[in-house]
Amino acid sequence: MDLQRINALIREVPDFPKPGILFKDIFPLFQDPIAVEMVITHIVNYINTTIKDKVDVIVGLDARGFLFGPLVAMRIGAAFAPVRKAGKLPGGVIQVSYEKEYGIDIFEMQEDSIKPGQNVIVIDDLIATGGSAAGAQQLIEKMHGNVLSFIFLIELEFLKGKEVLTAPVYSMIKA
Ligand SMILES: O=P(O)(O)OC[C@H]1O[C@H](OP(=O)(O)OP(=O)(O)O)[C@H](O)[C@@H]1O
Ligand SMILES: Nc1ncnc2[nH]cnc12
Repeated sequence: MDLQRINALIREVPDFPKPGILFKDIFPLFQDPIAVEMVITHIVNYINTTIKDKVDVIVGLDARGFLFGPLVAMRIGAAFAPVRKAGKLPGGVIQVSYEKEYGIDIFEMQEDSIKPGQNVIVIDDLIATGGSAAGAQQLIEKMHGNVLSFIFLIELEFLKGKEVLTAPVYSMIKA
């Protein structure tokens, strides 16, 4: 995979959304459909070669996880289930509050979106502190789902987000 091509399409924005945060903007990547295809194919290959269990559900995190999760789910023949910020999902929901690099928030999932015993992979654009991914893991485990792995396009290694997660973490780009 041409990592340089993908890296060049990630824009760094200092002091966004708060002073002191170096924001990684992934939207320039979506100006290049071939680069998007490369990212999805890379993630699918990772899953097919590394994850031995059958994957039932891909979970994507609101909002940038929705850019990758459904494309991967479709390619591997799994379901997709969203983790959303509070107040966006109809029907019965379960929720968790969590802290991320630049704030606190509440995540929700529809209470029947994961069936007990289902194998789940969580996909998002970026892991910073790991707070968001850990919140998602809590929701999945509340529904008795089994988190097989976390997959990210970018990992901000200096924030050690991996350490708050209890399933294997794979990231394509370490920054
Ligand atoms: O590892 P953490 O410190 O928890 O940070 C990572 C999370 O922060 C960003 O989402 P954000 O909440 O900004 O939402 P967005 O995708 O809607 O922009 C990013 O997409 C991850 O979900
Ligand atoms: N530095 C960062 N850039 C983009 N998204 C983020 N989410 C948390 N920290 C982030």
